[in-house]
Amino acid sequence: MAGNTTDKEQTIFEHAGNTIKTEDREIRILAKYEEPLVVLLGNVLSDEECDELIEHSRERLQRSKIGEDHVVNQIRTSSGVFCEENETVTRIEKRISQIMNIPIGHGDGLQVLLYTPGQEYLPHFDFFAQTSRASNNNRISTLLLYLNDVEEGGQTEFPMLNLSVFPNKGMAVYFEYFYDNHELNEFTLHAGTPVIKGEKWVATMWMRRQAHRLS
Ligand SMILES: O=C(O)CCC(=O)C(=O)O
Ligand SMILES: [Fe+2]
Repeated sequence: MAGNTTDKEQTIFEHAGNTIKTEDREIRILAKYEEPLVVLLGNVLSDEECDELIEHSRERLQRSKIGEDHVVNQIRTSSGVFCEENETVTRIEKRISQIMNIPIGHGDGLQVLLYTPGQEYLPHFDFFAQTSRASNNNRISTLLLYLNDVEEGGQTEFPMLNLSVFPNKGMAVYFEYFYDNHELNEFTLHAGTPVIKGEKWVATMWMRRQAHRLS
């Protein structure tokens, strides 16, 4: 119940125990922050899947360099592309949908981001402000997948929770923000801190309250 801090709110993610058995892979639950729910997941992607997503996106990022994504963005200085469907992307999306417990048609699509040294994503929410049109079918949860090990820097930080997640190839962090108690949603404020050395590659899936695209 909103405002009552003794009752725990219902969550979207409802996996118990230490594993999630998806159709094609066993995901490990490594750590949990309970409210708001932030879950650290291991063995989400194989090394080959990470490499394939990077290669698939590297070419397309290069091609889009002079495109719209090149506009200067002060909140996010990394560059990003949405994955085009192929066998690997479809398989990964199916797994993600089972982890997030939401049909894949509610997703925005898998977005891959590349950060080079100095690039970062300043603190933000993944949900849209009530005043924006997009909030009519707002986002409710995020799965952030780490596609490589970063030499230095590039942690995902949740400043309101004093929590830092270090990128590890094949691991992911899940969080949700569909609580009646809006304060809990606001605790999901997060940032990608500047990469100091090496590249940082991530893939993000944001889920919406209602179906968003054909699946
Ligand atoms: O790169 C990160 O650690 C954060 C990415 C992020 O917040 C997002 O894609 O919404
Ligand atoms: Fe985010």
